[in-house]
Order: sequence, then structure tokens, then C-alpha cells
Amino acid sequence: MDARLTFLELPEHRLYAPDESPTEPPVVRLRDFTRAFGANTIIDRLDLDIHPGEFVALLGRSGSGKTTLLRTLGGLDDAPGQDVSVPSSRAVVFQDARLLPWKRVWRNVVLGLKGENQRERAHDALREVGLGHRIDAWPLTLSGGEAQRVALARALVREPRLLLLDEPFAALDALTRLKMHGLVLDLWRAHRPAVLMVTHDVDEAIALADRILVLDGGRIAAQERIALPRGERAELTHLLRSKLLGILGGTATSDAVIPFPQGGH
Ligand SMILES: Nc1ncnc2c1ncn2[C@@H]1O[C@H](COP(=O)(O)OP(=O)(O)OP(=O)(O)O)[C@@H](O)[C@H]1O
Repeated sequence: MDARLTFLELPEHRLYAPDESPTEPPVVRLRDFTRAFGANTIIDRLDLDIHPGEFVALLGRSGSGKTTLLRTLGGLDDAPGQDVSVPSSRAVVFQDARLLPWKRVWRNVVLGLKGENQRERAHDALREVGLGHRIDAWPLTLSGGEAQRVALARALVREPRLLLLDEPFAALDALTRLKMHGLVLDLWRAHRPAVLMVTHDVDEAIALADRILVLDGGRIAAQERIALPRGERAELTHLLRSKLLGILGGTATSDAVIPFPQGGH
């Protein structure tokens, strides 16, 4: 039997919440969404809702269309004639911070923003990510982790209803990554945007998300809701990791980053 179906048919574990029926309308709503490049259909009639304040992680093999989906939601990829509903208030954080090296940190944070008190607003956001003291620094003097903090501050200062994270911590060392997990959760709790985070790291998805989606064959092949508080997920991580790795067709490594084939599907 197809591994994906086995996954979906596993009995509900007591730790997982049953499907809830949220009362508020979704922040993201995709119906029958299809994206093809030439004859290559990457996303195939996908339905997706993300609710206000929900933290969703998106897993999938290399080339499964995660970034394509994220770019659509971020308005970076045209979706003419498609049933895609996303808030205009949204921000994207990529794997690399994409700071302009010729502008000081605070100017990067408020880049493109209109209105008064820009330096003050940048300072507030930088303080929130623990970088208030680097407000006048040049981007090239920042570490990778600091640069990603600035990227988070740049997203936050826009007060997005939807925060899109495309493997934001993948380039960081393990310890910095853990610190960033704590930070992103603090920021999410304080501001409550809906989050869609693309990641290759199953443990990261389990540590951070309310719901994990697995994209495969252009469709949502599986999803898992996690109702357990984030501080109490140790037991769940072990169980869920093998399930998710099973569906992804990978094998667990010591740091549980999925060894995806390069350029494959
Ligand atoms: N602009 C484009 N033109 C043609 N093909 C594209 C374009 N953008 C993406 N693709 C193809 O669509 C497929 C999905 O790409 P995408 O980057 O969304 O995958 P992904 O799941 O994010 O992969 P990874 O995990 O490696 O980042 C790939 O086969 C890619 O080559």
C-alpha cells in the first residue's frame, strides 16, 4: 500500500487534537489551486485554509512545490484566474536575510515603509529580536543569526496578518537555530500572525507548528495537528518524526534533518 495512505489511516493518537471547526474565516484560502511550469504540474488542484493565528509547517521533498506555494501566497508568483485569497498584510522571510549592505540595519528594517517615526519603529522591532543595540550597524558586520533576526524585525514592523517563512533557519548552526525557534515563538505569541513555514527539518516542524502539512505529488499528502503545548512535545517528537520521515521516504539522521535527494522529486 502507498505509504501516504498508511500514514493517513493510522489511528488518532491521544495527543493529537481532533479536527476543530474554527469560527473565524481563514486568513489564507486556496481552492482547486494549480500551478504548472510548461507541461510540469507542480501544484495540482490544492485546497488549503490557514486560520488566524495558526502556525503551519510545510514539509515535502525537494522539488515538491513548497517554495512555489509560498511564493504564490506571498504574491511573488502570479496566479491569474485562480481562487487564491490571502491578506494584503503579509511578509516573507527567506533562508538568507536579503539585507541591503549599503543601508544601515534600521533602514533595512523599515525599507519601503511609509509614515513617521521610522527609526523609532525600527528600534522597537529590533529590540524585540534582541538587536536594539545594532540599530546603526552595517549588515556586513552581522552574524548569520543576527541577520536573520533583522529579517524577522523587517517582517514584524509591517505587522503582517500572514508571515511566510521559507526555511528561515536552514543556514544557521544547530544552537543558533534553537535560539531562533524560541525567538520566533515569542514573536508569534506576541503578535499572533498566521504563519506558514517551509522547512526540511521535521523536528523543527514538530517543535513550532500547530499543524504540519506534507506536500507530495502536488497535493497535501498528509497533515497532522498537534494540540500538545510546545514545551511538552518530547514524547510526541519521537513518534511523529518516524511517521513524517516515513511519508517523506527519508531516514532519520542524528539531527533529524531529512536527507533529501538533490533536484529530485
Ligand atoms: N520559474 C520556474 N520555471 C520552471 N520551473 C520551475 C520554476 N520554479 C520552480 N520550478 C520547478 O518547480 C518544481 C518545484 O519547485 P519548488 O522550488 O517549489 O520546490 P521545493 O519543494 O521548494 O524544493 P526545495 O525543497 O528543493 O526548495 C521544481 O521542479 C522546480 O524546478
